[in-house]
Amino acid sequence: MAAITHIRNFLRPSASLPLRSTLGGLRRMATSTKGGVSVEVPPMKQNPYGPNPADFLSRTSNFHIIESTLREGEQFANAFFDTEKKIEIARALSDFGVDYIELTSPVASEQSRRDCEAICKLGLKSKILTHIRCHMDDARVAVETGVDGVDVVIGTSQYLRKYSHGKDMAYITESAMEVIEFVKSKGIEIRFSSEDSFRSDLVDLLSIYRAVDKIGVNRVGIADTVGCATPRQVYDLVRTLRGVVSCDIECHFHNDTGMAIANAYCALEAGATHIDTSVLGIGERNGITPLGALLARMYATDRDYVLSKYKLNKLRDVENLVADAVEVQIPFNNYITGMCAFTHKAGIHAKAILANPSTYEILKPEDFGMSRYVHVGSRLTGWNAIKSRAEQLNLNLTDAQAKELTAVIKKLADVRTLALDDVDRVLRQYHADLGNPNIANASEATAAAFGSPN
Ligand SMILES: CC(=O)SCCNC(=O)CCNC(=O)[C@H](O)C(C)(C)COP(=O)(O)OP(=O)(O)OC[C@H]1O[C@@H](n2cnc3c(N)ncnc32)[C@H](O)[C@@H]1OP(=O)(O)O
Ligand SMILES: O=C(O)CCC(=O)C(=O)O
Ligand SMILES: [Zn+2]
Repeated sequence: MAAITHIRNFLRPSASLPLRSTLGGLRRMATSTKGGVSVEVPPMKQNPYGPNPADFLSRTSNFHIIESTLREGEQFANAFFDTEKKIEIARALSDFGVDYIELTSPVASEQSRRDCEAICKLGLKSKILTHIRCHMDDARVAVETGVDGVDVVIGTSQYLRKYSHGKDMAYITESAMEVIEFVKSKGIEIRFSSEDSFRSDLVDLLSIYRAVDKIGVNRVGIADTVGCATPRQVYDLVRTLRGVVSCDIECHFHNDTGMAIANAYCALEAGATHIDTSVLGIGERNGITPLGALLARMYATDRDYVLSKYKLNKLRDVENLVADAVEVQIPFNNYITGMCAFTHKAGIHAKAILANPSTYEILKPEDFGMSRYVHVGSRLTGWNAIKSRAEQLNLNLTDAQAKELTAVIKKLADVRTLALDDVDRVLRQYHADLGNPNIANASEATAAAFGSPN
């Protein structure tokens, strides 16, 4: 990982090279050379990974985010948010543009209830929800906090019916009806969710969803509480449910088996309307669908929709805020904001990226307030990247000279990866050696000056 520490110093082609815009590059008829003959390359079909127009139930271009950092995220092992921090996070999320902010149950503790009330009073753009058990005692407290809606949940799988609350489906249905009617009578939103939906009996699930839909719940929720579901199972369940209820459908995916993002996407394709996220994916165990990851995926599908709703250039600030609060580092390979998310290293990649960023980027870094980097100091660096860096330094090299210099850099980088400053010194030295009448072989002289092994 030593090389990683140098990445921030690497070349930024976007800073001074006239790079073609991503979409512009896609649309233009390009010319490429094949065996010395110039050939026309037809423009690519626009956004082949976008929504399928034939899929009329899909909500990939019209979805809502229920941001649960202040509920599910508080269940992350390292999380402790005091009132001030909760307010700061809630403001940041609302400013970012999330549709809903879900808060911990007000019955969890006295301070949780007071914090819930305080956040409700902020007058944020996002709607505020709190999350409770399917029980009148919890519901009575929740409706007094000033929330815009209540998310009710109860386990429906055999495991949770037996070992968590011990209630059968008849009892669950009856208490759900009571809680829903009560919350509705207060004029606020109500969602009913089955915990551990994917290990629940399908007939049980559809029966209870149909019953709560009939009495006018705003949303039903499907929860992959243990992270066992696969995208196909998600698609099938959501699509089936879409045919059974007329209300909105919310989905919540844990990431134990790495499926949380793909499952969220499949749920939207199948007609789900709301997805639960948390910043950096924090939650119970290894958490749920990360906010940034969901947005990366949805941006690739419908950039205009995502740009119209969310302030993507604030994502990094929101993530830093939460990372600091829970004392974790942003992972190096984090979606969008990870330190390598827009770094291109191998020569083949660097050449193409410099010609047109769409070749190896599906996300435009500038849409997220991020910068692109091209790594030029490794044994994998190619001459095109070196020539481009020389141009940035106003050093004129012929192609042959750039290739010769690249060989020197590769030799040096076989010993250790070079920082950008090192590469620049080598470039300048080589350029000076080329112009020195006393030096017969510039590449040998440069290599020697930098102690390169023969
Ligand atoms: C999958 C999820 O993430 S769901 C959300 C999880 N969130 C939380 O747990 C919020 C924080 N929790 C808490 O502060 C506490 O657990 C409380 C205040 C909710 C309850 O605390 P306690 O009364 O001490 O009970 P405890 O936590 O030991 O057990 C949970 C109780 O809720 C009951 N229960 C569990 N789930 C549900 C449900 N969905 N609906 C109704 N009752 C439920 C259990 O049967 C158990 O009841 P018991 O007191 O008869 O044993
Ligand atoms: O309320 C829900 O839908 C989800 C609850 C939860 O966190 C879970 O089941 O993992
Ligand atoms: Zn959860």
